[in-house]
Amino acid sequence: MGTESLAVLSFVAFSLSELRHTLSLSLASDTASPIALFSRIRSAFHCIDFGKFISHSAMADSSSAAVSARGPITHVIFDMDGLLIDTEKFYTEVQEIILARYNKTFDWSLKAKMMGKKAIEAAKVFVEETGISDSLSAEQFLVEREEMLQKLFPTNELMPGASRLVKHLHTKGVPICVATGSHRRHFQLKTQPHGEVFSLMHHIVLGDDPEVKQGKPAPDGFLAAAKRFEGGPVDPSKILVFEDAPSGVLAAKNAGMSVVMVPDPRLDKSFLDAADQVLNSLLDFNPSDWGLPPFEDSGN
Ligand SMILES: O=P(O)(O)OC[C@H](O)CO
Ligand SMILES: [Mg+2]
Repeated sequence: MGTESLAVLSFVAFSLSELRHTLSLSLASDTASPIALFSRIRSAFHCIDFGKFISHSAMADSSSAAVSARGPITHVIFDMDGLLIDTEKFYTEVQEIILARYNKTFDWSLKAKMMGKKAIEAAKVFVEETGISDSLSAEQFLVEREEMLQKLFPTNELMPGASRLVKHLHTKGVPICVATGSHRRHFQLKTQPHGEVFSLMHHIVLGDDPEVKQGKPAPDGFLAAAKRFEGGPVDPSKILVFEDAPSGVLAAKNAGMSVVMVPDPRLDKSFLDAADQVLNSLLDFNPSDWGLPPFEDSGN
């Protein structure tokens, strides 16, 4: 039997046992009404991490063999917007407001093309794809959205599992940093409430860094980040990137790095194929999959 078939079989066996375990826990907890029962069965199915299948397929020779082929991982780079903090929703909100003025609607196929990019690159996509470039230039669009964004950014929250993962890697001595498309002024507004988490980063590479000539999907930001680690440049094959955006996943692959994608569920599934592993949440990350020190807590 080929390694692909074994991977499929192990995924099915794993998923069934995970489903049975979750259901038995749910059903044992109290007497359930039919509606509650249905909802528990639905959540039990939801607990199956289909990302693990992608991961298992990509790592069909078993994760330890794959880890040794890949590195193992010694350094980690985090994307910021939509991965560590929930700021992507603010861009969506503001862009919906602006497009409504032109009687147009903002959708996730356009969102997918914009997210992760430098502001001016995303702005050009916005005005061109929506057909409003004759009325609103990319530069004017950036000015129009700025006041709204400045009010919203400082109210952002950390994504589930972000603080736990960053603190864990830092405690275990794994060098970590951020590489974001955000420029300095926005970075400062966004990170105001999260000084503790961001202070653990060895360094931060911003979208307006002179070394970042082109934004994601170009590899510039991730390669600059690899250079600035202690003793850098670090071999890209030893670096694991966490990303939420299609452009960011491609940037990591273009830099020769491994990438775990934590996508918004509204993103088209075709964008997940380029990632090495896809997770529903940072809370689902298993450091051992990548040869990194395991968590010592249960994650709750
Ligand atoms: O996802 P990031 O951190 O690269 O940020 C990119 C933009 O600022 C928002 O899409
Ligand atoms: Mg992002």
